[in-house]
Amino acid sequence: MSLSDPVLPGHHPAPHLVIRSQPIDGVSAQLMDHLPQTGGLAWVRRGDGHVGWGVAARLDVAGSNRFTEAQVWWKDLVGAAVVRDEVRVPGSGLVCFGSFGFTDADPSELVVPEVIVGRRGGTTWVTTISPASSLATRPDLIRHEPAPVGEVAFADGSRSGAEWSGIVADAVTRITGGELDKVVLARDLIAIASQPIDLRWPLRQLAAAYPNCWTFSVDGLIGATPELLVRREKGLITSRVLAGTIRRTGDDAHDLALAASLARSSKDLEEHEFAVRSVADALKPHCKSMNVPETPFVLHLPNVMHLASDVAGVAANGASALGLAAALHPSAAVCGTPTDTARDLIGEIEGMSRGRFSGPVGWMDAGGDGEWCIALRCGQADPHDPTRMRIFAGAGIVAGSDPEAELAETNAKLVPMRDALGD
Ligand SMILES: C=C(O[C@@H]1C=C(C(=O)O)C=C[C@H]1O)C(=O)O
Repeated sequence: MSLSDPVLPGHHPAPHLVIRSQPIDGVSAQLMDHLPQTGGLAWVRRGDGHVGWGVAARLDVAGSNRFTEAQVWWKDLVGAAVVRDEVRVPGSGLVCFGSFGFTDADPSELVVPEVIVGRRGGTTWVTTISPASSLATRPDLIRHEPAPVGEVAFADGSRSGAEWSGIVADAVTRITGGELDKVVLARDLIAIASQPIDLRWPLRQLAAAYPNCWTFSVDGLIGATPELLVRREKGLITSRVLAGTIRRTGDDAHDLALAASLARSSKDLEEHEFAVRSVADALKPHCKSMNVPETPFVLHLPNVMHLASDVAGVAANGASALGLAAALHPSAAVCGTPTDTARDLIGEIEGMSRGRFSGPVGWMDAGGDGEWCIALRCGQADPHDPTRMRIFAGAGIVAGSDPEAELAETNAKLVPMRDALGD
């Protein structure tokens, strides 16, 4: 775009950037240990992934066109960028981190950091990103030690537990009345710390305790999610669908029996089927061939077990990872069935704004590959009060749901963030 080009409404001009990725040796620290105290971005699973800091470019969007506007901005930015990638693995070269609001009204953003440190399969690298006018030098990697959170108290968020159970009971009535099949309802708690929360502390705890989840940090939203909305990597599209949950007890033999009962529970299998269908239907137009498992497996996490299905397909067109995430969001795992009715019911009875909780969170590269998870098991730092954080959890409600059991399920899903904050 030249200076004389008109800027269209909803069109966000992208800067000209120079990007360089180089392998580095002798770095043994965990990726997260390199994050500075504020402004850190992270995407880590089993020690691999990438972390970043600084802002080379940033897009803030909201509204029903937010995914399209984000894709156009990214395409412009990629088109104007000069990339020298000496590493050439997923995550090296030009990448951005992103997080999208659950509803059109919630804020969404993409961030291209100034520095990225990445690791994949034993290769560690550094990427520097700078405006074309000022070339970056490779930064020294410092190992930081985050401060423990200290004393934390948890207070009711938008609704008390009892009020929320009442909302679930209303939803069950609406479902049995035939209005819809499934709705996912969420609640929040407020964590109040005795001192400002160093987000690197809970992030480090989450990555250590939930290595099979994706631990993320994007602009004050941090968490460790088990649910992969979509990954696109070299023409292969994958999604991990979760729905149907049971709490773990800590007693392995008992948990195995619970896992078996979860795998046979008609209520949970029904809830799961809605979620798998919504993902398979949304991916179908973009896949040449697809594998949709007929029966789910049980995913064991330290706090809960989920019915899980890995859906896979071969890309049939150039739809980017973000384009696919846009087609999938909101899936029945976080919204319900039918989607529009469930979304309206959430707006009507849930009684809170979700913000970026349960929206897509992840990263993408210049070629359109990337990973977008669903922002679950997470918390949003209060931008006005660094001692506070809102933490979230939701549960899928179907005709057979018991409000007290659903409340207990949300409590189990709040455990990762509560523990990470030192509860
Ligand atoms: C909404 C959440 O989780 C979703 C709902 C699930 C369920 O109802 O069984 C399971 C996994 C997620 O898709 C959450 O963790 O907050």
